[in-house]
Amino acid sequence: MATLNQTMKARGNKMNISVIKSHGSKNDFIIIDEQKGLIVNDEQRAQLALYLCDRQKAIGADGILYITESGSAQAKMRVFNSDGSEASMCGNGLRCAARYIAERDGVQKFSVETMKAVLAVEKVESLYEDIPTYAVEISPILFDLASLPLQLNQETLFNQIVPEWHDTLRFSALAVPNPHLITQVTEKELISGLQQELAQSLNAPNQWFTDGVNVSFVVPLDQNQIFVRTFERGVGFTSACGTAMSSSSLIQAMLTNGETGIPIDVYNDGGRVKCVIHKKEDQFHHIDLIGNATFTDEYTLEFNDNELIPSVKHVKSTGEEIIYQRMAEASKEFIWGHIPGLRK
Ligand SMILES: N[C@@H](CCC[C@H](N)C(=O)O)C(=O)O
Repeated sequence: MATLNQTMKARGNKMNISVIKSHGSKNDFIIIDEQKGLIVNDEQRAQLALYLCDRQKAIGADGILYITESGSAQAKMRVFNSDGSEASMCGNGLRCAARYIAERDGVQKFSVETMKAVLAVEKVESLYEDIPTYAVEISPILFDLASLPLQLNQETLFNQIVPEWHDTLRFSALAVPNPHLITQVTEKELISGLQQELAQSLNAPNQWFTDGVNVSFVVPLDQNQIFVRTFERGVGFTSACGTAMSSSSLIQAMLTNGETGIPIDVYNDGGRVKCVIHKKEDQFHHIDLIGNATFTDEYTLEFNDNELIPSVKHVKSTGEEIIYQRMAEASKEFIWGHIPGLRK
């Protein structure tokens, strides 16, 4: 397969690629459609993520979604975090990729190939006013600790104190299939520095998580309503993490013996989504993650003279953010009514 250099030579050393800046619950991503002629290898994908996600130097984002051809689905989505690491899945990103593919190919209900699963996606009724809204499948759901991986002398971890991590918090771990560690906290614990301290230690070299982990603090709000804040592997704190919100809604349902098949409102620092847990033959099978897929800006990447790092030109803002902000403000007011300590 040709690499960037070979492609550049073929195009006389200049190549412009248009890209979209998008977000799901303000978890923001740059969408790069490789089928527009950008041919890069994995090292170059990681380098581009490091550069283009830098909020000081370039566009700025939590990650890049690379859209490529698929032999088993409408298209394939690969997600690279802002630190250049590749993740197996990205829930908020899959909604943005789904919208991009839907509008590119004129489809509304289809599947997208990801690193470890082909997942169903669908354009659905808007969550608020006419915000573009998509439902995406989050699966597989894996509780065996080897799937994360997490080294503990036990098969699974559910609602359990691990003294080496904290003396009172109870933790649950699962992979969907990226790794998540979830604990229910009080408002006081949420606004303390505890989450950053724990998440940074578990994403530095340690004896438990050899490939890092996304760490979520959950505050129950009401029946079928939770607030989730996540420190993401490979990124840090984000406004929201789709796979984390999905995983947290599942753990909350398990803790409360909640019924499956009904929407759970998951609030976050960037707004809100809905999660619906599905069982099959009495086993947790998948979670539907339903939320916005907002496109905020268009950019052009101008590659010159075989250089990997492009110059970046802002083409236009789409104007969609104004509507999303109305939903985000309404969500904030609701959250502050339950967790006043979050009101800045
Ligand atoms: N924010 C994404 C998750 C992106 C990958 C994650 N940081 C990881 O490394 O597992 C989401 O919405 O799920």
